[in-house]
Amino acid sequence: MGSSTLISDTDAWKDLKSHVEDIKKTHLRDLMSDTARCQSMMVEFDGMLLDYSRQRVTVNTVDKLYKLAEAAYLKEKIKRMYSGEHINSTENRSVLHVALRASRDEVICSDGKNVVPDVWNVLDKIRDFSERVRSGSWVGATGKALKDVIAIGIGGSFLGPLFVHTALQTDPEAMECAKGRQLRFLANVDPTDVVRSTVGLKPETTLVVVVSKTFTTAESMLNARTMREWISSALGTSAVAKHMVAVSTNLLLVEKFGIDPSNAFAFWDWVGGRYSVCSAVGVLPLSLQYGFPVVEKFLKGASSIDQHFYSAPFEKNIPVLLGLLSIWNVSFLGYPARAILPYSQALEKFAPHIQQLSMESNGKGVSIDGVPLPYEAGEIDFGEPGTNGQHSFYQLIHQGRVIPCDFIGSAKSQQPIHLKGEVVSNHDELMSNFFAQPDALAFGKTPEELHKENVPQHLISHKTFSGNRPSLSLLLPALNACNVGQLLAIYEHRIAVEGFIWGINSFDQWGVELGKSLATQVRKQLHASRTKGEPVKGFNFSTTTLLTRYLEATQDAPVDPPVSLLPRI
Ligand SMILES: O=P(O)(O)OC[C@H]1O[C@H](O)[C@H](O)[C@@H](O)[C@@H]1O
Repeated sequence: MGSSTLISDTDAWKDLKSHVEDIKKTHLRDLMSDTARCQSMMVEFDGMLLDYSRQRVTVNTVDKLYKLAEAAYLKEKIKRMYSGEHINSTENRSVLHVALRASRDEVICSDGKNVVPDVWNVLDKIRDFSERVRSGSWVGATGKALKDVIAIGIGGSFLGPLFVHTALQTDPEAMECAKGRQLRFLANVDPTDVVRSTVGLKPETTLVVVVSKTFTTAESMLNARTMREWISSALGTSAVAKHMVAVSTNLLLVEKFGIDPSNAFAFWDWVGGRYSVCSAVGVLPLSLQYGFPVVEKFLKGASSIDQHFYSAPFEKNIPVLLGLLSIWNVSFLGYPARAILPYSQALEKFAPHIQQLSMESNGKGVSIDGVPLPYEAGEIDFGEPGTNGQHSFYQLIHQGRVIPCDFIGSAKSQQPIHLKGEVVSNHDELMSNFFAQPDALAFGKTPEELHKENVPQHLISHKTFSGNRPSLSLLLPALNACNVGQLLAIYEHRIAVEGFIWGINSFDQWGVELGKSLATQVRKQLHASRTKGEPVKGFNFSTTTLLTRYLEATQDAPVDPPVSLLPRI
């Protein structure tokens, strides 16, 4: 495909467009009765099973999707990513998060340099530092061990680590390693988040990790200054060296902030923020909480998917298949959303992480060459753990709008419970829903079936389920650190596949800039109005009215307080 050719101009895309009419004539009830078709839609890797037979596709559709992948040069684009080409062209950067979990002997180059030794230098430094903190050989300013960690960061410097932390929290091995320790996250610049993350903790036993790729993000920097104040007001300014460390690509700004450069953990511009959980961004806080050996298992899990994604043929390649099916649902069937429904409370924070990963990566309006897209790219992602979601928004999914669903389950529970006298174990109860919901969506319930059940006539239409609602099921063997790493990498690569097919740059995020620069103007205005009484000016009528009301309502707020005001907790 020439550099400015859009995928929608290719024959493969047009062929799929006309194929939609064939699929509209089918119902999943019928598609599901074709066992050979269903059999061909089961894919296994390392004990996990992907079943995409409940997608609105025939074997023919899938073949056409492979042709689309060819027309988009998918294989070549994957290779270009792994070989360190600057595929993030608007920022002139490589995209090498796969190098973050490569084994020591692998060679992955960016700009002609093997980056794997640099990755392992940082990992070794994290292993050493986290062991010293965990064993109590690194102590705080008063000589006490640091048993609690607050990780400051937002967006990619927060959501991935939070997802993995939540997933490991109830894993027996990780839980054992975390005994007596706490890991909390401070993301929002809302001062109430400071209270939430510090309540019950003491500065003398707390280590603060400031995580920011750029070290300029306004929210994280104010939170970092706030936590520096929290520590120094309790323990003196010299305590900062013992109680604050940083993760960043901008080590100069880390030093300027007052953090000892030897306590800074680097990563590199070839790691996108939302793809950074396997760098020190995630590995440092998680190693402090669970110990490096547990986190290493997570990295190995992610790495196993990196190899699978790179080398498995498309018919057996889980991230490729998932990406192609997403394209089919969004661009051809016209379903813009995706529900992420893990039947596991440990995966509670998976959907919020995927929201950033997917929507910041693929929510683009122009091609990688800057050409406006004649089709919509990106997916609207949301989700909650099942069964909680079933008692919340599933009504809409069953009888309202069509939303393709990802059902994610684990064969083994992290924490099995089986009560004497109960028909099934608690995990079997949970998983009964995991198996039932996809069928309810696909098959639905017909008026005829309802008549047979003697449902009164006036309720027939209310109780009818149209069915034909697509979903896919991913059954993991268990949910340990390795499986969590695998799940993360599957979605990272799936999202890249979607971006490669849509022909966009999934690795930049210019759309977040405008709001930030407007906030700078507002910040200046608030300061000028509060300190010099300047009237609100230079904004539109609506913003002027809102700002004026805000200033009036907070007239009693102290201006430039003589000492820092911190919440009393
Ligand atoms: O890690 P930082 O440089 O502090 O950036 C934190 C986040 O803020 C930015 O606005 C981007 O939208 C995110 O992609 C990024 O992860």
